[in-house]
Amino acid sequence: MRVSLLGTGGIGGTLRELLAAGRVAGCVTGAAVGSRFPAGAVVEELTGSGDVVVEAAGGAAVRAYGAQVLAAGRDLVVCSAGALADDAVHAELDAAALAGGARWTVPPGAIGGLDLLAAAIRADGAADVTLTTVKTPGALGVPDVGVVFAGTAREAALRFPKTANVAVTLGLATTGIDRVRVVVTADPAARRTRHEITARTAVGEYRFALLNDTLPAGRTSAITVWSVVRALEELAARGRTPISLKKGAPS
Ligand SMILES: NC(=O)C1=CN([C@@H]2O[C@H](COP(=O)(O)OP(=O)(O)OC[C@H]3O[C@@H](n4cnc5c(N)ncnc54)[C@H](O)[C@@H]3O)[C@@H](O)[C@H]2O)C=CC1
Ligand SMILES: O=C([O-])CC(=O)C(=O)O
Repeated sequence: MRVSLLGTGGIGGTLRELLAAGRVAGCVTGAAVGSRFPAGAVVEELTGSGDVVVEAAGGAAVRAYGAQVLAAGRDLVVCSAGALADDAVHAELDAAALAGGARWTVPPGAIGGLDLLAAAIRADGAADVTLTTVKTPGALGVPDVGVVFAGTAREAALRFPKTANVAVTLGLATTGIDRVRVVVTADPAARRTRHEITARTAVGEYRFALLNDTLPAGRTSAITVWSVVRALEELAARGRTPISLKKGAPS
């Protein structure tokens, strides 16, 4: 499967290296489009040599190119999940995917536990789900220290478009972006990005604490790259699990 990259910064640039080194099973390098590429030629470049496009360029790029990529019949992996806080964008991607016979997906990115939570909320759609994020003030782009935001996942995406993608991802995977609560704290001493997910559901209480190293620029959790790698390997395997199970493990 040929993988084209929209955005060649922290995530896209690292993916480009991994693809070139053959570290993404079933995938090879397609096109790579950075911010200086002529806007009118972006979609053709991405789709001309890619079976799947990884968007790692920001919400504006999702809005500008996401639907066109899908309508051209290419699968799309969306890193900038915050763009989906706009319901119109979400609906546009769905419609384009249908028209183009393509698939789009949001990888878990910098968080995890979504499989379990998505299962649990089927027992009780009214579950309480909260995400607490701790980053440095620099990573958040705020001058303050302490709690700098409390609200819904949709509101978090508006307030922190570059750092609240996980809030929207959690909302989409569980009770919705208007029901998942988000608290963001700025801590100058934070050496890692901390995301803590708590959920009270009809079938149990869950707590996931994620302590992520960041990419060198200091904002994006490094695990996000590997989450995209896993999403690509699953797309490449077309439904066959790319995870090799130990002999005797349930399949
Ligand atoms: N889903 C998740 O868990 C996470 C998502 N993200 C999001 O993923 C995206 C990428 O993150 P990073 O690589 O860390 O950001 P980055 O800022 O390091 O790289 C983004 C790159 O995209 C380029 N770009 C911007 N607009 C473009 C356009 N129209 N066409 C082509 N290139 C364009 C920029 O010049 C930059 O090189 C961001 O939106 C970020 O907020 C980041 C962390 C976690
Ligand atoms: O990288 C992270 O830890 C999360 C992040 O920035 C985002 O959700 O946008």
